[in-house]
Amino acid sequence: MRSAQNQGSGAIKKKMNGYVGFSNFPNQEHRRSIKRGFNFTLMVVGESGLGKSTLINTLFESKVYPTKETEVETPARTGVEITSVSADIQENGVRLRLSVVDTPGFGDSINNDEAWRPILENIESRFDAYLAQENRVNRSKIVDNRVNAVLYFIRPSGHGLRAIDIEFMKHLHTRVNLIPVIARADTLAGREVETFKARIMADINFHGIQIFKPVSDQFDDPETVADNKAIASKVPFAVVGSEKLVDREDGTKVRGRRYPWGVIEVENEAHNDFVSLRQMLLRTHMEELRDATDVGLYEAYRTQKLLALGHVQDNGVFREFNPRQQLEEEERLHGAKMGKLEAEMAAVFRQKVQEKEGKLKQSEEELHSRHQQMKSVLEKQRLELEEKRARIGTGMQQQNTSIDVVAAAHPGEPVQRMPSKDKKKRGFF
Ligand SMILES: Nc1nc2c(ncn2[C@@H]2O[C@H](COP(=O)(O)OP(=O)(O)OP(=O)(O)O)[C@@H](O)[C@H]2O)c(=O)[nH]1
Repeated sequence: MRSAQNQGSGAIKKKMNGYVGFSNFPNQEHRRSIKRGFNFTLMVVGESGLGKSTLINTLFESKVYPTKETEVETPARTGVEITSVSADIQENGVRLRLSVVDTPGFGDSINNDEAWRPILENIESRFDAYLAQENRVNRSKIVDNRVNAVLYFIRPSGHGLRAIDIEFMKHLHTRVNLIPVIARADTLAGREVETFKARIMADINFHGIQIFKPVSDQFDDPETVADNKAIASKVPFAVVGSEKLVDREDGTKVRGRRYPWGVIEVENEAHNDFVSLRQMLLRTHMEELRDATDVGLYEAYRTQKLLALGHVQDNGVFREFNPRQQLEEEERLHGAKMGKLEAEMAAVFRQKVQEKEGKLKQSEEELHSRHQQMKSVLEKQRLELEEKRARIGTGMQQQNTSIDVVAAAHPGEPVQRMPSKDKKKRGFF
């Protein structure tokens, strides 16, 4: 059998001889996801009265958001609020925890220059909350409130994007999946819609704004590729929303809006792009939107944030692993370590020798000075003794002279001389 090394460094493609079972993984994953349910957070941004609540309720076929039955004049506001509603929706046993984030007040002020800012801050604060949870010791219960998509409602003016639209998209496109929609598209004539779409796309491209569009890859079958292409061609989606059922001419009821000249059907692709939007958002690309939020947008934000906090990426972890290089590197490091140790030991040895030499020199000097002291003491004693001996010598001469004088005075009597040991006792020497 040829070894893996012999066949190059890449993964080896092997054909299985029988059924092993891991091809069932997508089904396992599918069951696990169904059991857990899905989270999806959708933000809606646009001026008041553009039909945001109506579209959300139409999309999810439930009263997620309260809507106004009749159009009312909205008073000018002073700022943007961020509100959120959540709903648990079930379809064929699949549970979707949907959160809709509304931004009332956007574009409703007299000065809308900074209208995008509170929305950007809200989106980033959700990233921050997720990042904080990721850094916790226990990460088993992470709550994901990151915004997966923004439906941006463009007023059906027919003239292209306004400054407020461009500013919003420019500031938000790197933080969220932007899905532009032309609101209340039934108020524009068919041909007007196409020109308006072209103008909007020209503005978007001109300002380098990234918007979310379905893209195909090598794993997609031809049918999916064609579907993705068809959906992408509809962007920005010209949508009509309605929560009411209206009668068609043939007597059947459909969701739509009634006009004196006829009915605009919400789910009729010839009338508007609601079906394509729903297809992309809920049926084919929901997981892609969640993925793009996590892998693309959040990762980029996280990297920026951590770098700003002073964290440094160790790119060494991405280097391809080469065992020989690794061994050489380890040997080099070990050699350097040993060299350093040897140098340290030699320095310690030198220091110890110097200390010892210093001590020896000091004790030699002490001995020398003691010797000198003793020498001078002994010399002193010697001199004293010499002096004493000289004195004694003089004393004895005087004594002999006096004996001779006594003998001369008493001739014939023996002169008593003291024995030499008695002389010692009496201290003559
Ligand atoms: N012609 C037309 N009217 C619509 C459409 N969608 C909603 N409307 C109407 O527009 C009005 C406002 O709709 P909402 O859904 O409350 O609008 P909104 O954007 O949520 O408004 P705020 O809650 O004030 O932000 C209602 O009277 C809706 O019936 C649409 O597609 N076409």
